[in-house]
Amino acid sequence: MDQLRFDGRVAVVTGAGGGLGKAYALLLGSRGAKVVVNDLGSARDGVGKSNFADAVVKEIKDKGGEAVADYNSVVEGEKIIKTALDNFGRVDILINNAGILRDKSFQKMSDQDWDLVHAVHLKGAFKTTQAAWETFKKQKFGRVIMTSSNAGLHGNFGQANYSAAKMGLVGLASTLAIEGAKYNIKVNTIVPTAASRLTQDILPPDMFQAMKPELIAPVVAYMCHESFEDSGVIIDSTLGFAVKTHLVRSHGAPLRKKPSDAVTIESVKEKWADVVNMKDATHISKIADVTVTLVGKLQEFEDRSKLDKDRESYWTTYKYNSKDLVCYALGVGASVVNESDLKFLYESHENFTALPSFFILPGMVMDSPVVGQAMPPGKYANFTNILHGEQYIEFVDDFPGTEGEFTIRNYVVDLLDKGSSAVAIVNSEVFQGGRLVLRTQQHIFVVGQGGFGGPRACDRAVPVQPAPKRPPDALVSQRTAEDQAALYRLSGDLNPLHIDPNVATASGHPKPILHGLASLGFSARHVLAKFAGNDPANFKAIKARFTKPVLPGQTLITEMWLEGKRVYFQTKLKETGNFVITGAYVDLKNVVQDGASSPSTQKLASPSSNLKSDSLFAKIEDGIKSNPEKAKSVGGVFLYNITENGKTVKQWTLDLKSGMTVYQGEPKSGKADTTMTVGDGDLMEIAAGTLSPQVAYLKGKIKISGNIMLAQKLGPLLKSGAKL
Ligand SMILES: CCCCCCC[C@@H](O)CC(=O)SCCNC(=O)CCNC(=O)[C@H](O)C(C)(C)COP(=O)(O)OP(=O)(O)OC[C@H]1O[C@@H](n2cnc3c(N)ncnc32)[C@H](O)[C@@H]1OP(=O)(O)O
Repeated sequence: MDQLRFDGRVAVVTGAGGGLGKAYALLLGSRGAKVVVNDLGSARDGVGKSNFADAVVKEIKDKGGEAVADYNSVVEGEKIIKTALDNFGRVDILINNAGILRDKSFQKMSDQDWDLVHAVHLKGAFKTTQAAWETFKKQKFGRVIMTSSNAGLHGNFGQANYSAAKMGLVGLASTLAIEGAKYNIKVNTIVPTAASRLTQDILPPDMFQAMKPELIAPVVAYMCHESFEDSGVIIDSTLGFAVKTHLVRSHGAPLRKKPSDAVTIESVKEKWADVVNMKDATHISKIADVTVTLVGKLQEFEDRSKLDKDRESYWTTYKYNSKDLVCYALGVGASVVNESDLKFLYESHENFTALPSFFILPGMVMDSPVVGQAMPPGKYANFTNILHGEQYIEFVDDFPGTEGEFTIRNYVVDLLDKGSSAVAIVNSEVFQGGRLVLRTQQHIFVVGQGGFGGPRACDRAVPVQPAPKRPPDALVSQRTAEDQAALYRLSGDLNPLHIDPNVATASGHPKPILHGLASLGFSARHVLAKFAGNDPANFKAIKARFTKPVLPGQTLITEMWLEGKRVYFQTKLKETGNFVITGAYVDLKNVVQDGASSPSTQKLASPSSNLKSDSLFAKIEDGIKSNPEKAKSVGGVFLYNITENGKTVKQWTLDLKSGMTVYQGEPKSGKADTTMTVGDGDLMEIAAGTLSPQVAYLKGKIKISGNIMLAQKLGPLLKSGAKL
């Protein structure tokens, strides 16, 4: 294996004047790290001063390394980190190793014994780590080691102060592992047992000799290396061994038979053997698992029909990755035709990110029983009678990353009686690593299920906000694709209303309708482009009401008004003039206008927008020229007929081997391997990838004669070669 090196890294080791700290400093220094050797120089009870650190620095330098001594107390950790920044300009690794002992049996332990030990171990690690944290976050790299002890994990006579502080460090590491996760800051705990100033004359002499710090230093150094992936783990090491320790939980036991039963002291005693039975114990690696398993336990014996409908929660998890983001972006009309959309479509783009409205999805728990269960006797809700009425999302934490996992609590806030119909208001609280990151609220319109005598309004419903009564400040118009709903379904909403003509007809629609969230996704993108500098992190909240259904293929016109940091918007259909989204707004953290004069009309690229044949030809030609190898591998001569209103108006022939356009212009006859006849708009759709040539062919939109395989290869060629 190649030697693991630390070149270019700066490591701070506290308590590095001797023992373990010294071994860490020497090893890291010998592998290329620049080391800050911190040591107060006191004896193990924290008293006295000496210059051990200078000696360690000299040893590192004598071996050709770089190091500097630091004599600050860890309680003033910012000074130690300053030493690193002043001398080496950065800090990458922090080993919180400094420690003292003030052993006393518990009864004799003074406040000072307690406070001093806590100050050095726990507060020292807090101060020093916090001082380095901002740098770690900015550079998206940090390796932190906390030093715990078996006395902390298991207790040890005479060490109440020390073991409490040492277990505190485990908790500190667990939380920092969560907070540091998205910045590549790994925080781990070492539980070393070694010969050191702390253990001298405590361990038997033979054992003291054998427990060399040098046997543990490589373990810690590996945990500080950039290739080290774990975070939040506890590693116990001594005598050339390393073992992982973690907390486990028993399977546990219910203490009552059903929710209406009381828990009594006697029922606890009766179940105690099951409570402490560790046979099926499991490791809980994150706090979200604690909540989920607890709720799961609760649901095991819930008598669901008797639950208070207002408070019943349904817990789920939602995992997503870059593929989900790209699929969603395509579903809401992002297109490679717009250069500014590329960062939502290409996972290797340097600014790859999610569209803000994507994060509505974790709260859209399609199989959630909460709405169905909230219905009063004799009323029902299922896919045949629900419509998405309103939607709200609020970002309460940093904008989430491009992959992750959420734990979600869904519950019905209220069930409104609107006369003939009912409206269920469903809240979702979305947690990541135990932190609340998002809140969403949906209004589910349950057609024909009102009249049960419920309330008409609810003050916990996020209200819609009417648009200002003046001409809009900006407009964006974009046509949805015929396949928009089919594409949007891939993001998880498989409601047949959006794909099955029979279900649509049964629900009173002429054909399958577009998902409300797909239309909202279009309009939210328009606001993003116009007023948020295309930066999703600028979004704070979105609210919208769906007032009329949209049919795939219709054109959405988003009208926008900027007032302060709020963008009011409403969306209408070009074809009918009907408003489909009203009372909507986006609250922004920062307003970034696109500089267009007001009011402005921008036509975002639409897969189905009018065919701009000439410019498209030029782009395809460029693409083929810049990608000759690809073109050669496709090979052949390609003839395209462009047909408008049933008449061939242009013809284009390419020799894919040479990359040359053989002919482009007025129609004329010519023998080619393939002839594709496309309708108005379809070529753009194929180019944008929203309509595959195969589907277009099956739908009769493309007539192909000749080499069909060759025609099918055109799609990828356009996308890879042409800078569309
Ligand atoms: C847990 C499972 C989660 C599943 C989530 C959803 C899954 C998805 O697949 C579903 C979808 O995406 S469906 C597609 C998107 N939605 C739509 O197309 C609905 C469009 N809206 C409409 O058709 C009408 O507004 C309509 C029909 C909704 C209402 O029209 P009318 O009946 O004419 O109502 P109206 O007379 O105007 O008003 C009556 C009272 O209802 C309130 N209201 C109106 N529209 C509302 C809406 N969209 N949302 C919430 N409340 C609404 C009115 O304010 C009025 O109440 P009040 O008299 O108290 O003011």
